[in-house]
Parts: sequence; structure tokens; C-alpha cells
Amino acid sequence: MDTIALEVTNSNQYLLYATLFMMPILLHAFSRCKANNSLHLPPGPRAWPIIGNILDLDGEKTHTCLANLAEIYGPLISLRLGSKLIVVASSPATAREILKTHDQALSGRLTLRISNVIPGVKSSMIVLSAECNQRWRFLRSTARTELFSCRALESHSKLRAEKVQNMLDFLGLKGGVVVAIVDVLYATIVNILTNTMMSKDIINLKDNVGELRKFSRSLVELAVPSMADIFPLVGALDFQAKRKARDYKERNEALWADTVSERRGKQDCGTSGADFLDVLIQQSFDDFRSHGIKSQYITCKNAHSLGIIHVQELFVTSDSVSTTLGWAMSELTKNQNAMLKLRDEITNAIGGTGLLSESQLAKLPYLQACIKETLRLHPPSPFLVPHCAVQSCKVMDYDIPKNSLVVVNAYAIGRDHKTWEDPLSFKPERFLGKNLDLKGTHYELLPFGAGRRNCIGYPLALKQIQLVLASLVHAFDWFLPSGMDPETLDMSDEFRVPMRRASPLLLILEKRNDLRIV
Ligand code: HEM
Repeated sequence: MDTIALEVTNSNQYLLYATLFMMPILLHAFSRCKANNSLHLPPGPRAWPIIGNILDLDGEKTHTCLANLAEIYGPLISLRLGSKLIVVASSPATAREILKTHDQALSGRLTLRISNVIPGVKSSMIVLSAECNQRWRFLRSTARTELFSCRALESHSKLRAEKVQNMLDFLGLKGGVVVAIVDVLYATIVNILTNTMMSKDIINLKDNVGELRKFSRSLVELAVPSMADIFPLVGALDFQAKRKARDYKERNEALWADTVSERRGKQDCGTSGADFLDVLIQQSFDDFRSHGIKSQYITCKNAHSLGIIHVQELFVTSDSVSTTLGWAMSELTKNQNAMLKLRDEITNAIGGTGLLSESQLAKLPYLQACIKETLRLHPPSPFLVPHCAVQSCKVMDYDIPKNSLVVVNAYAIGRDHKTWEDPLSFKPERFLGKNLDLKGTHYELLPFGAGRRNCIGYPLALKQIQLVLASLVHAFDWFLPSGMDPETLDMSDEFRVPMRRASPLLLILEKRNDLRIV
């Protein structure tokens, strides 16, 4: 009897504690619900209390789930996860409203838990900057001037040629064996970027790239909004994420700290060169001093943390470039007619010289069309990078309250049958003779985003993709292992950033031509 009484008392106590614990969350959710009831929100599936629409989304296939919901509710929908309102645009017209008409109001980023674990990350990463503030402008303009302006791209063209030549020489020795081609592409793109930024290779083409890529992906995992960012309770209990963030921070410093301190030393003796890292260190130090944020800087254990975080932010993008190249090679292998047509175009441009230069490539329409078609079907960031409403606004007569998370589903837009004929087929011809570019002025094709938060690395990414793809297609014949029929190549994707093949692309090559990149 006593035991039963005790159990009842205990369970009542638990209930009381649980209710007290949940009360603020329930009240918060209730007050949000009431406030939102008076708003004219975009349509969407009915949300459950507390969990919202979590059951409408399949984590593994969120991109296709949202495309299906757009078919039912229209091109602008709203969903709720916890107390967060999420607005999703899935047509060129709604994307234009978000990225152009309301560009300023919707230009924020969600403040993520990563900012609490890694000090300084918010103020030193362009992509995570919660607002388009002075610091964000400074970082963007430094990177643009030093890395992505026409002058900067031109001054690094020899370096890109050298790295692509190294790749061709390396692959030339691999005739007849099975190659995990995306790994070789990843190492090549990483070395192009680290040479551009800090004049050094950080990986050998022979090395296993798995660890480096895993580490780089761990930053992306921490930097994309997750359930823990949206449900504060999940975030508070997510000890694994906290450990991951700390591991990441330590490994990040270990990767770049020596390079940065060595460079600081050289700068102090006046013997350094003038690459991006030099400029970044110099300008960052001046900038931190002039903005009086030195104290925050010093609280980072490693004196060079902020510079390192910024370097790392740009470095992780190599994954998107090599993944895009992997998709292009998959599509061309599967669609042999396109492969042959592209090869003919490149061969005609080169003539009998055996020399290939970047300047020849921008003028090749079929090459440009193959790249656009690859990015239409396989945008590495299927939802761009989610935006956040820094102020309330109205989109197509619907209310978008301040702090809503705003997502443009570039994946769904690229595959929409209302915009594209036969949308799931790889047909580069659809772009020939059309004035459709990738700069973010055509809202049916948005792999690099648009507006003030668009991708700053776009000009470099495009140059790398053009040069590497043209070289691979011209220099080698490509086959699937075990005599597999190319048409049967599985093109399933995995919903991750970057959105990648579900199974690795394994190819066998045979050398066709000696090619020199100049
Ligand atoms: C195929 C390659 C790439 C793709 C598809 C891509 C795509 C994107 C997208 C979709 C965004 C977000 C746009 C938005 O929020 O509306 C973005 C942002 C960004 N990208 Fe890229 N990117 C690529 C390569 C690069 C490269 C090579 C760099 C630099 C080395 C780079 C640096 C950045 C930065 C710093 C941002 C943040 C911009 C901001 O928040 O203001 N990206 N990129």
C-alpha cells in the first residue's frame, strides 16, 4: 500500500516538474500561435501543436517532400517547426519576390548554435553573418577584391592551369584502373583554392581525401540550420553536437594555425608575399583594432582564430565544386551523345595544337550548356543557404513575420515541369541560343542564389568547372567498370550539402590525347 502511495506521489511529482518545465515552452508556442492566427500566412499543411509539421518532412528526402507540398499548396508555402515559421518558395516568381523585391528584408541568416560553441564564428564568416552589416561587407569585399574580381582571377590563371595539368598527369598513369574520380577532383579543387589563398598545396593527389573532406563537411553540418537550432530544448540536450563543434574547432586550428602564425611571423619581419592570407591577416588586424573588437578577438584561445575561420569558410566550398564536376561526369557518361558533342566542340577549339587555355572555354556554347544543365538538375545547395527575415514584409500578399526562416527550393525550381520541358532529362541543348545565365538574374536557374547574399565565389567556381571538365572530356575516354551499360548508371542523390550522388562515381579511363593546359 505504502509502495503504491509512494509511486503515485512520485508520478505526481514528475508530472508537476514536467508541467513546470514545459510551461514556458507551451506558453511561448501558444502566444506565437495566437499572434500568427491574425496574420495572412502562405498556405501549407496543418501543423501539430509543439512539433508543427515535422511529420510532413522526411529528413532524407526533404527536398522532394517540399517539392511535393508545393504541388499541393502552391509555390509559396508555410510550415511550422516548433515555434519557427518556415516559408518555402518553389517557383521562379516567388524566388524573385524573395531574392529581389524583398532582398533587404529577407537578407538575414538564422543565428545558429555553432555561434555559442565557436567564439567569433558569426563575425568572421560571411555566410553565417546574421545581418548584412559593416563587418559582412568588409569580409565580402576583401574576398571579392583579392580572389574573385577579374583582375584577381586573371592573376591566378597560371596557377589553375598548373594544378589541372598535375591532375591530368596523375590520371594519365591510371589507364585501365577503376578511379574514384570525385576524390581526385576534390584534391585538385582544394589545391587550386589553397594555392590561390595561401600559395600552398594542402593535399597530395595520391592521398586519401576522406578525412579532409569529412572534416570540411563537419563545418557544413554545424552551419546549416538543424532541429537543434529550431527546437531550443533539443539544442540544449544535444551534447553530441557540442562535442562535434569543439572537435571541429580544435581540428580547424590545427589545420591552419601553423600556416597563419608562420605568415604573421614573416609579416612582422617584412618578408611575406602578397597573397590573400597576407591581405586577410593584415586587414583583419587593422579592422579589429579600428572597430574596437580586439577584446573579443583575444578571447579566442588561438590568437589567429578569426583569420582561420574565414579561410576555412572559403575552403569548404571546394566540396561543392568537385561535387558539381562529379555530377557533370555522371550525366555525360550516361548521355554519350552529349559527351561526344562536347568533345567535338573542344577539339575544334583546340585545333591541332594540343594546348587548352581558360580563355578559349568561356566562348564554347555547348560546354556552358552542359554546366548549366548539370547545375539545374543537381544544385549542390538545393535550398541555397536559408535566409531569415530581418523585418516583416508581405510577399505576394502573404505576411512574412520577422525572424521567419525563408527557403528558396532551387532543386524544385530546376525540375519544375511548368518551367522546363521534360525536366528530368539531361538536355544541354535547351540552353543553346537562350540568354539564360547563372548570375542570379534568371530566377528559373539559381544554383548560386541571387541578390545581396548570392555566392561570391561564383566566378572562380565557374572557371574551375569549365577548365577541369573540358580537360577530362578531351584528354580521356571514360567507361563504367565491369562493362556496365552507361544508360543504367544510377543517378540517385542524397539530401545533404552539397547534394551528392547516393553511390560514389567509379570510372575507368583511357588516354586519348596529350593535352597541355596553358
Ligand atoms: C559549384 C560551386 C558553388 C555553388 C553551387 C555555390 C552556391 C552558393 C549558394 C547557393 C549560396 C547562398 C546564396 C543565398 O543565400 O542566396 C552561396 C553563398 C556563398 N558562397 Fe558559394 N557556391 C559555390 C562555390 C563557392 C566558392 C568556390 C566560394 C569561395 C571560394 C563560395 C563562397 C560563398 C560564400 C562566402 C557565400 C556566402 C555569401 C553570403 O552569405 O553573403 N562559393 N554559394
